[in-house]
Amino acid sequence: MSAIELRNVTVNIGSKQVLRGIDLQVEKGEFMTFLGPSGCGKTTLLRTIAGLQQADGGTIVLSGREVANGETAYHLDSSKRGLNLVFQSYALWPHMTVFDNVAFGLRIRRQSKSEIRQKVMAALDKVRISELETRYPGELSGGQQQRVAIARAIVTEPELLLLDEPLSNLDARLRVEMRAELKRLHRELGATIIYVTHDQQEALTLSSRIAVFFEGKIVQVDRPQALYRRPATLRIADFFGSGGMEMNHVDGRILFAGDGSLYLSSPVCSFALEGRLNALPDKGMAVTMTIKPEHIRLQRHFVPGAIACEVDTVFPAGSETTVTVLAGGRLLTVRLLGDADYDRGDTAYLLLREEHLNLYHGDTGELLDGVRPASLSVTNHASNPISYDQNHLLAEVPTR
Ligand SMILES: Nc1ncnc2c1ncn2[C@@H]1O[C@H](COP(=O)(O)OP(=O)(O)OP(=O)(O)O)[C@@H](O)[C@H]1O
Repeated sequence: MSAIELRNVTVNIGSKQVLRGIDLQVEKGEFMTFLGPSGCGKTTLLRTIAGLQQADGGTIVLSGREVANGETAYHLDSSKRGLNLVFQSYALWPHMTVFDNVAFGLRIRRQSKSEIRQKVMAALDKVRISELETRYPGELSGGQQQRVAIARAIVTEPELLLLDEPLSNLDARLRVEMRAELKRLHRELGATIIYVTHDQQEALTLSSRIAVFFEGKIVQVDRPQALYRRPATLRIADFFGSGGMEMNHVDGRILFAGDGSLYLSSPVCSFALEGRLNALPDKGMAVTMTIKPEHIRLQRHFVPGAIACEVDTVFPAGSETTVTVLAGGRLLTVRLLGDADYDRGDTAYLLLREEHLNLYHGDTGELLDGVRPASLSVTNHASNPISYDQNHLLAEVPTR
């Protein structure tokens, strides 16, 4: 039985349809992250699962029990759904101590004093702040307040924990520290967690699966590694980017030789493809090739398969260096580990890691799943960009 089953869930706020037919299944014990740009509906979906927002259409089933049905206007009260929510703002009671904040949910359930004490201290221990039990929220740092909010959510041992951007008010160092804590907590609790964020890095680090949202719809659900490697559309690829860095795009064409083999030709390079296309291009199908900055190697010396380029700008950042280069008239971004000894105007050579190259349909932006670069024996246009001419591309396709 799944922890959550959402079927065609829609939500309208005012005259706007904020969620437009959400289908999603979350298994027990998963760490599922809702990821997407601001305003795409992540928080609204979280609130709808929690029962703080009514679904206008579709059904929500939690652990086999229907809790909302838009068609019959059924809506089970939030307090009866067996879940807890942690908000971005923590929402601690300022006049209560840490102990009392965490104990609140247990007192409502009328548990005995000794049982409450034992459970609260266990929860504070799990988030590693048991020494702060007598303090008031105003006497705590942001990170400590965050831990209290989480302790309060886990103390009643809910099957489902909903976390809405819980780390967004913390500074960069604390965020990274808390990520590790959340990962540990998830392992220890075994609860199902739904986590809302617009931070790609956070989503990749924490999740067992990620649901990507755009404009009230889920556009891809996948494991972090699969999402990072093979985004389903160019738009998702761009959204994921690469730690705030631009994704490299190169426009090109897929060419079809008489014997059925396919070739990609672009201003930067050309190479053979393996696999099949649903419809074979006659003159040449427009495609966009993407490769992340960390999947390009840069070196001083030519080796077969390398693409000549000219160094444009070097951005040293201590542990890594970003270099932009011009290849075939296109500006590409390369990320190198450590420091790098390049200067503007230097000639250098690029090696593309072919397993990280993705091809997207030029018009629809959809991933061309059926074709991959064959072993990348690159024809180097960049060393002589003038030789690249769409009209002559077909002549370049080898004949057998
Ligand atoms: N109470 C409200 N009144 C009017 N519009 C609302 C309300 N709540 C949400 N919306 C609209 O619904 C859409 C989705 O909002 P939601 O908060 O779910 O997005 P989000 O993806 O969580 O964004 P963020 O990352 O900025 O929190 C937005 O366009 C927002 O303006």
